[in-house]
Amino acid sequence: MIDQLEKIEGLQIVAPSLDTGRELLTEDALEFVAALHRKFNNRRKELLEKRKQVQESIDNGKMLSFLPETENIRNSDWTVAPIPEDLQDRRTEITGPVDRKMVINALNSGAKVFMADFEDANSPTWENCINGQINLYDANRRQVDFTADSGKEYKLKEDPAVLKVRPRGWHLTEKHIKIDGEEVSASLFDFGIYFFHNAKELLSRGSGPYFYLPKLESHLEAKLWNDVFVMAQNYLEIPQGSIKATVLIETISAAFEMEEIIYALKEHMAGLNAGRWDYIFSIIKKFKTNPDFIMPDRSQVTMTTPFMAAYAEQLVKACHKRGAHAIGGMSAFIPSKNEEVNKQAFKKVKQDKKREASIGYDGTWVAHPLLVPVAMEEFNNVLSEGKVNQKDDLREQVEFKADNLLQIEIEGGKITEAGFRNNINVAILYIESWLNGVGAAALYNLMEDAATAEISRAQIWQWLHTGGLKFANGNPIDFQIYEHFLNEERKAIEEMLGEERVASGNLNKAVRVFDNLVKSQEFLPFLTLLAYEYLD
Ligand SMILES: CC(=O)SCCNC(=O)CCNC(=O)[C@H](O)C(C)(C)COP(=O)(O)OP(=O)(O)OC[C@H]1O[C@@H](n2cnc3c(N)ncnc32)[C@H](O)[C@@H]1OP(=O)(O)O
Ligand SMILES: O=CC(=O)O
Ligand SMILES: [Mg+2]
Repeated sequence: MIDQLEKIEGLQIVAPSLDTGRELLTEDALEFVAALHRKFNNRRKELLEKRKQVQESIDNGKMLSFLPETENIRNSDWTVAPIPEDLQDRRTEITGPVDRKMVINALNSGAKVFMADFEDANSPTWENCINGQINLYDANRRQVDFTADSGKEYKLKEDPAVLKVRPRGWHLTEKHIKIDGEEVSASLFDFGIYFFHNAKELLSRGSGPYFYLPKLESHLEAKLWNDVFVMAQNYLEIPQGSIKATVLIETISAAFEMEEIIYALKEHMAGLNAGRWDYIFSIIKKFKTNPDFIMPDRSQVTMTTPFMAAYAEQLVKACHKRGAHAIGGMSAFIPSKNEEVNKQAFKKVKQDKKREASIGYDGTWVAHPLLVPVAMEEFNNVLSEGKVNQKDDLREQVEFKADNLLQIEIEGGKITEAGFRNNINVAILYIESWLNGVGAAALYNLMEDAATAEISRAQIWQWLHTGGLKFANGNPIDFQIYEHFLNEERKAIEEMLGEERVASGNLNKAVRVFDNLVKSQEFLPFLTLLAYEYLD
């Protein structure tokens, strides 16, 4: 196999091991990935450059707004292509990493859809990415099973959730595969391998190749995905429109282009999802030290704060106007063994799902199998007999208004020393976990992943680099206090992790990554880009 792979002109695999994944890294699959890369990688890089230009113009005082040049898209009549039967009812979707046991648990959870995640919930080690592909390949053929070290056996039940796959975002590369000397786009690699091996199989089973698209910043990036889909469907000679995608609206710039994004993908569009955590991160990242955009403690930014509520409402309107589904986001509260904490978590998730259902969402995300019935119940309550979504609710009462998205005011919002310390602690613990190959973690009774950790590190950067900010108790926020808290939190983390885990070295690396991120004069766009340099 290795000999064969080396025969593909221009393709080089620099993976730590090819023992796993050989069956998927076939010559024809890799040729497909190489073809995608050669056709689309330059455009991907140009669009990443364009992100930098948008950032520069915001830095120079230009405010985001709805685009004048695409007004006709917003003002004309059109709808998305028909959405397949198995994507009509999405009232509860579970998400999770592509780990084999979790894939089985998620598919068996009773949720309508499972989003298998190569992005926020995944640490992109070579093993995780390749084993993830194998797990999904097996899941689609109903041959995924697993025996835990404890002897517990896992098998797929009848009628599992419909599978959707979230490839990594446009900003990432897969460093283990080089094409013509360049690292392959991680999006094209994850998409390409999955699509190549599973599209026909899924169509033959009455389903299809379904995707979630993360971290888009503009409709031009959606157009790039659309062109990838067109080429991929031609390549496998399957009907155009077989692929269906749900786009995460999780950047502030994408919130100004929701209809344009739906339009760009309208032949392949299944809906939009309100990716709240990356969205908060994006607001901090885009407006940096602008005094009108300083956020208080992370715990005070909720879906009921006005700018988040406006984003959530406008998303439903954009979708329903165009016949697409609107899917709610992830509450970070997760079940706990502590009875009181557990009770509160269920209460919080219930409130969150009730609110989403009441503003017209067609379904939502949950982080854990035990939360499936909670979300299900709230959506069942708004879906009367025979109704599977709320797309007929056109949200006439909602207005698309830039000001509502941009007024980042939180009544009673405060930056506290506890919030500052918590951000340091959680971001370092998460990066340490990520470097250990675990991309989603339960920390202090909350789900943490790449998006939530980004908020923590971005807040520390914002609070330090704005200059002159004070804690609620009047103490100044500066680098001196940061160093002091960092030392204390590091000691607390060492105690929590124990000697053996600390000795493995990843805590040191995590602290280094975190410290570089928050001290860098320039705001580094993604923590995973820096941390990837330290990953195997
Ligand atoms: C911002 C965003 O992008 S949100 C989307 C991305 N993030 C995610 O998808 C996070 C999804 N959730 C998770 O990964 C997990 O729930 C965690 C890491 C937060 C907590 O996991 P754990 O600590 O294992 O939870 P817990 O011990 O309660 O798990 C109990 C059982 O449920 C399973 N489980 C928990 N969450 C999930 C899930 N999302 N999917 C499938 N199975 C799950 C566990 O594997 C375990 O199975 P077992 O009893 O067979 O061993
Ligand atoms: O991907 C989801 C998010 O909230 O970020
Ligand atoms: Mg996200």
